[in-house]
Amino acid sequence: MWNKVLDEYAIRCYKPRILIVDDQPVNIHTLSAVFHGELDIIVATSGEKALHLALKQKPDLILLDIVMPDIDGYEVCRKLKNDPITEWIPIIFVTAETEANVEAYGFEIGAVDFIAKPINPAIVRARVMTQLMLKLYMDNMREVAWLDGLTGLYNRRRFDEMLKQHWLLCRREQRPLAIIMLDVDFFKRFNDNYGHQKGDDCLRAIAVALKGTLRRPMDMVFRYGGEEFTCLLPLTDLAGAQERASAILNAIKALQIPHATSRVSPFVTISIGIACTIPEQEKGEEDLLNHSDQALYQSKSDGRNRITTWPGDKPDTVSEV
Ligand SMILES: Nc1nc2c(ncn2[C@@H]2O[C@H](COP(=O)(O)OP(=O)(O)OP(=O)(O)O)[C@@H](O)[C@H]2O)c(=O)[nH]1
Repeated sequence: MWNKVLDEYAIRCYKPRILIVDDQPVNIHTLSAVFHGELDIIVATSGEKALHLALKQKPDLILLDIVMPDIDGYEVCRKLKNDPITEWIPIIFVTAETEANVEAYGFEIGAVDFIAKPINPAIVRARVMTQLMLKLYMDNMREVAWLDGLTGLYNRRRFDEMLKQHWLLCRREQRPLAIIMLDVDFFKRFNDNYGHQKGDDCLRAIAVALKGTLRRPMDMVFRYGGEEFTCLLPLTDLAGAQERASAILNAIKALQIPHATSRVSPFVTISIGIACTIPEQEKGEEDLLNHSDQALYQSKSDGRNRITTWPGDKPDTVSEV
């Protein structure tokens, strides 16, 4: 039965990864032995190390001891559930304390199950495989919910989530995060002239071109809504974002999609706004987004078919094309 779960992961060329956290190496050894090399196992002997590994390696499941000397399992669980990068990782507490109120509290703070010590290998295996199966289905559902039906790009919901995640990542590392926001010029006229179907074809072609401009694995492009797209560029400074924006502008130009009723070009063009910052506060990501939107608005009012950098990033970064 459980082999089916592993097969489902194997179809995706993936071996499920679990993180085992316990301050007693002997307990880690006993739990690891249950899976006979079926799973990719990583281990931590303290709460601090567990938090670090969960963030870096994003396991599919965590087996978490409750009583540990530095940060206890409850605190680790609370921290993981409060971080958008780790909140979806299922946590199973492994504990000798089996009182109902201990379990109830664990569920309250986000655990999905409990395993009693001393462990029974068959029960551990069953509980872990059940959660891995649910995790796989949840990941699939989320993936579908994140996609835009017309272009196949990630949608605005995904953008909002990734913006939060990258904001936290760049804040931790004190590195810059850049947003490129872009909008097709005179797209209403395009639809009115060529019809909605051709409008859809145009948006799909733009989506493919945008994907082709990405260079780094962490860079992502999204359909933000209608004829508006965004790119999220973590660990990218202003100069890097401007260079990407130029590549995007040129890629759309190179498509040479006729636009007879545009006031700026015989072909489809876009306007771009850039904002870039090294994140400082918890909730500043909305400001960064607003700044890229304001820069885009400036590109539109300055005549379209151009790139504008939000002036707060650097006073002299408005570049005309
Ligand atoms: N074909 C198609 N059109 C869309 C889609 N989503 C939004 N639009 C159209 O995009 C147009 C956007 O029009 P406006 O917001 O006035 O902007 P614009 O005409 O591009 O003008 P500027 O942005 O000022 O250059 C509207 O006509 C929408 O109907 C879509 O999925 N498919």
